[in-house]
Amino acid sequence: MGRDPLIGLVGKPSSGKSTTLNSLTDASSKVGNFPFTTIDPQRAIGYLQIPCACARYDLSAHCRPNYGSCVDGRRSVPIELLDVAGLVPGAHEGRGLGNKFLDDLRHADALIHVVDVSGCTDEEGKATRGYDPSNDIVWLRSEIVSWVLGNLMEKWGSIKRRHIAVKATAVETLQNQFSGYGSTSKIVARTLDKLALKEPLQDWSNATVETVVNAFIDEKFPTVIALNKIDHPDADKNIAKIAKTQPPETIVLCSAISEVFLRRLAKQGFVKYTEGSEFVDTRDDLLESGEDDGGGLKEMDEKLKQRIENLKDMVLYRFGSTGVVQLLTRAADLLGLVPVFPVRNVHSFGAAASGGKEAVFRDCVLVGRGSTVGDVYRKVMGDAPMAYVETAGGQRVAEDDVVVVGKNDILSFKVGRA
Ligand SMILES: Nc1nc2c(ncn2[C@@H]2O[C@H](COP(=O)(O)OP(=O)(O)OP(=O)(O)O)[C@@H](O)[C@H]2O)c(=O)[nH]1
Repeated sequence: MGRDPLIGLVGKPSSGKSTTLNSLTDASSKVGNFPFTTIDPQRAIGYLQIPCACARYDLSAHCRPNYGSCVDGRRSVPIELLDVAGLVPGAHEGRGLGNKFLDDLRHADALIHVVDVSGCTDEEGKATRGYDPSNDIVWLRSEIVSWVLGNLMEKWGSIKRRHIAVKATAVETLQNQFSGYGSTSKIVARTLDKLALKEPLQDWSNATVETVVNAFIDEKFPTVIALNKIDHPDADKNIAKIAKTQPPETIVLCSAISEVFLRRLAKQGFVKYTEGSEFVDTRDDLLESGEDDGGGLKEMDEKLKQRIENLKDMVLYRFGSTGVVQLLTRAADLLGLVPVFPVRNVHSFGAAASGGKEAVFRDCVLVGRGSTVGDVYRKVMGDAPMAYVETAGGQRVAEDDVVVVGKNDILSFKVGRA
């Protein structure tokens, strides 16, 4: 993943995709700065919350990100989101926005599948009651499988013949076929390593090809399942059912509408709300805890007070938060994203080469799992020749050293001849 990571939001109509996107992007307390220049209408900027390197060195008071923000060592790093609209069953046969949906999908590195867990919308998004939302997880997956498998099987005979004729490796032959889905040789290699198949590609049965396609989709489109509308009374039984069939690390419970509501009230001056947290303070709360002016918050009418109380009971106290901030955290975990902090000076961590108490850790880039120092260098410095790279404290690191959180993740790049 040489370029910046891109998270795609998918979901059937009325599952709450737009609300989720709004809740992730309408960041009131965030600095609006982000590094991406070409924003098309389908793209939006969310903020991934990570522990910032400044906290390790007790430098939070001096942390001044160029992009996003950092509050007490919790850094919000801008990350691009893609609205992949038009998903309905039969998309791979061109239903709904079918082909466009699939075409957009290939740009995404990970997906957030927004599922209406209240069961109040059927598979096409029409209002109903008692629909089983676990179906949506099954058919979304099968749409993607049918799309990739269909394209592959159509040409399988000639793919095999070419494979033998040019004496290609399985990775080369599959990458040729999968590059159109935004794949890389690394992704294909990981897929095949995990499967550890014994037979050569030309002897694969149809069932083996299908296994390969499924494993490829797991690698190419790691998916967070956003069980949205947890505030709805019918949600509980559906959550319990889905939790039995899906790996726990892929599930996030959320109420996008609650997050949108809280952020709006915070902007209007009715509440103090730390985005993504369980903490909401009203004027009355603050008066009670001894703040004379109620934190400068506005008085709410009874109806609004009641809504806040309900939201606390139904969502915040039961689930710990509205869940939306965790959606991005979980997607970043599935991708194994590592935040790396390029600095000029590996002792002061400032942007300037001189020491002193200037602003620290101005930059942060997100790189994929297994990225090396050299990968990060090329991402940040482009083609400029590398002299050497240092990490925190001044030790040199090798170009092929891997970057991980806490190790080789603060880097200073020196351009020129070694
Ligand atoms: N109860 C509840 N309702 C929600 C939540 N999120 C969204 N909704 C409601 O669900 C309906 C659909 O939400 P949208 O965000 O427009 O859904 P969408 O998936 O973008 O729909 P399309 O634009 O048709 O694709 C709206 O009435 C929202 O208010 C939630 O967390 N809880």
